[in-house]
Amino acid sequence: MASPKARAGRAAALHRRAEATATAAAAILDEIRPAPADHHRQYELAERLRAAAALAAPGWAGDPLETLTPTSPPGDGPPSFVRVGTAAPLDDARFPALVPLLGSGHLSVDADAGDPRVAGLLRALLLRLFAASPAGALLARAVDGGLVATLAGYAPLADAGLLPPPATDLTGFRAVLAEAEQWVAAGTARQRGHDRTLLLVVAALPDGAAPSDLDRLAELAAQGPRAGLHLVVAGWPDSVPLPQATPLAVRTAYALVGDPPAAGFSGPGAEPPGGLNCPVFLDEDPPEELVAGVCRRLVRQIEDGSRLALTDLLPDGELWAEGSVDGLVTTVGDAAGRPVSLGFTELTPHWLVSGRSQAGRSAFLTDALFGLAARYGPDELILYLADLDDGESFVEFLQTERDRSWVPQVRAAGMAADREYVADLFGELEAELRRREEAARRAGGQRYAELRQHQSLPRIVCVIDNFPLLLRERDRLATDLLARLDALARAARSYGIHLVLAGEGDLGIGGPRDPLLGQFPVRVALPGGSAVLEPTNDSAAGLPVGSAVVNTAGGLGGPRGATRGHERMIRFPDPHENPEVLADLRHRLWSARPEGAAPPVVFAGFARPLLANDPRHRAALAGRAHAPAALLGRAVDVRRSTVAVPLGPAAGRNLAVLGRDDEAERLLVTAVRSAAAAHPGAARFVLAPLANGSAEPAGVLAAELAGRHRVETVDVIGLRAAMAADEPGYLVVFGLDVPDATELPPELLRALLLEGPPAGRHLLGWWRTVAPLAGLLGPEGEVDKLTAVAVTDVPGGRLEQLFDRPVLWRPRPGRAVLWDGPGEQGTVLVPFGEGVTP
Ligand SMILES: Nc1ncnc2c1ncn2[C@@H]1O[C@H](COP(=O)(O)OP(=O)(O)OP(=O)(O)O)[C@@H](O)[C@H]1O
Repeated sequence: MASPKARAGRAAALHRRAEATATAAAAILDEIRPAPADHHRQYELAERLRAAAALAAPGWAGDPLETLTPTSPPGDGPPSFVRVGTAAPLDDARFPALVPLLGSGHLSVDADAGDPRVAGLLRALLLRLFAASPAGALLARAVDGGLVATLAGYAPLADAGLLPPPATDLTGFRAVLAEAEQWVAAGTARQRGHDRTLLLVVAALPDGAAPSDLDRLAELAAQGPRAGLHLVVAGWPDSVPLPQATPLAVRTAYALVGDPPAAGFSGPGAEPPGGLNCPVFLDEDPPEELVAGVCRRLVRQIEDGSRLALTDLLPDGELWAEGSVDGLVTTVGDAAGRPVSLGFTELTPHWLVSGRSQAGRSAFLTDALFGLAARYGPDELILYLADLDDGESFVEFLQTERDRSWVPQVRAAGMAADREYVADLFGELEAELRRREEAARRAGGQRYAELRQHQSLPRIVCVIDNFPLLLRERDRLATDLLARLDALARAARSYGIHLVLAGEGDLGIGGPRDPLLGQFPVRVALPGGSAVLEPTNDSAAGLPVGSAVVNTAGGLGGPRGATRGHERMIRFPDPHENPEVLADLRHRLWSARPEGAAPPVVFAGFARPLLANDPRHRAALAGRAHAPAALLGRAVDVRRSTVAVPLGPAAGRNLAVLGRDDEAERLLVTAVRSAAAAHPGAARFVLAPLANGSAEPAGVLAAELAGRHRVETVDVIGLRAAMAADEPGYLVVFGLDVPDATELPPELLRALLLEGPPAGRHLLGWWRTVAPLAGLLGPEGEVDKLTAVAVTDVPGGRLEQLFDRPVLWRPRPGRAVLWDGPGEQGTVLVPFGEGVTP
């Protein structure tokens, strides 16, 4: 989609080039005077004319057709001269007979396509002109009132819009005339004319064509060339010359080419009839395969050329030239050659985007987000991106191993995100909303636009793809999330916070009357995405990939066929078609980032964090630990917080890991490892590997800690002794549920949990079943008074005896949950994976 300015510029350049070629060729032709009597000169002349023709009409325009194939390249623009046949002043002195046509005049033929030679000539001419012009630079209209379909071989060009089916009757003929007249009017009015050339081919006039119709043709011939209209009229009566046309007269065995409009063949002042005074053998019918091959190439090139590119959606000028006070707007696609904009304002605050899998949903979102990121700098726009489906998403916005650049507006991204990630994301947005509401209140009830005059408050766009996965389980978490979404969507619109929910079907947010839907006036229906439109609105039915219906009235339809101001059918580019363009744009955005900008915080649900890479652990290893703590993993949250259990000198600062799986055992090991790193100076570690199979991990741990700490490995008797002693340190127990351990006096354990920490003694223990841990609770319950609890594969239902309240926890691989503190909801985390500690 080149801009009109660029197209006009290109047209002007082509026009200048055509003019230059015509002048050069005319000069050569001028030099040449036929001298029929002298054979020797005839040969020489033919030779020179052959050379001139090769210059004036190279390739498709003038070479013999048998030397051309569908892959022979076109020229830079429509050719100025075209071959009509072979001139033969003598049997063996021949040269191509050229006529000036595109860019200068017309061709008239005195017989119509009922004469097979004329039909062949027209087919050859059309082939040459189309094949010599870059795809799309030449358009044609045809009139064929004869009995045979002269141009049937060119039918494939109809779909590409290059040559519609010829008009065969009077009505069609007149419609073509009207269209050509319009073309001339438009082309003449716009000083510089069209950037494309229109060729009108009349193979045979239809029955009933009146003199007034011929007058219209003559008028078109007179006015056309200035507007890029050229005519080839077969069956034009001899009597009146067609203005600005080279006449061609068909005789029995050959044809005669008359003088072209501006320059006579016979030179100035020559006697009539003038013209090329030798017979011309008209070009023969081109082979069908050649016509078919060229048509196929043109159609393919037109299709490729009409494909949009991401660059078509980007602003022409500088990056970040827009301000977002009044809203965000970007080009999301193209409707009938016009860019279509879509944005976020208070009236159109949130979007729903729906499409079946592989319908181009991520393509659409990527287009829109890059469009925004190119227009609005990080002071104007912040992006949060989340995708609940498995797999890598949004990678084009983020740092990768190989490419460390990122899109600076992106604050955080979550791929393969858990529902808890989205819950936390809502929390971030709610907190920001409260900050903005508070700022507005403090400023005496100012609105967002007013607040922006003295505060930096970028608009925030939060995208959640595969949103239905959030609601797949209709449990308390889902209900809670929906309620928060509703409140957020309502309030956030006035404070520059915008939501884009994307996914399949109706996205799971209720029927058409759900009030939540009312908060999302912008609906984008991709293929299979009709469910976000009103049930009676079928405008998205049968959409091909790469297109979408964009509706800004909550999916409302309208009368069929009527123009709908609130709805457009758009095409959008596949941003991944050209990965270099995407990478280049990311680099440009990244290079423009403000000093000190931090890369997006990325949560990848499928990845395991490593203790060795954890910032808090690294700080501890570097001797900068804030306080002793056991680290368990990274929270499923937007900031990727390290999940830590502080082990300070207060009652209950212990850790109970609860679970049957290896994950639970690993959690204990990492907790101990990190606590050891965070402990100031040397500490005492008593390891009690009571559970089957725990001797080995305990042994590895002991060896690792021994470098800096005092480590003892004990059995249950040694453990009991250590519990009873007053010496500060960490008691690490693998399997507090084994029969031996359950015989330890519960009061002793309780006392340790309560009174140990203030005296520097902490228990880090692993239980595989709930009951022995629950057995330590006093009559009032309150497990949080005794210990923090990290759980892996024990479902919420079984934890109620421990927490004495309903607990929401559905175990899943690679996740654990920590309760630390009274009334805690539980923090879901990704436990640290196996990794080498530096
Ligand atoms: N504008 C477009 N024109 C043509 N093809 C496109 C266009 N956009 C995307 N595609 C192609 O469609 C396929 C699906 O695109 P995309 O990954 O964006 O879909 P999706 O709906 O996000 O799929 P899923 O949700 O299953 O991951 C890709 O192969 C992509 O190349």
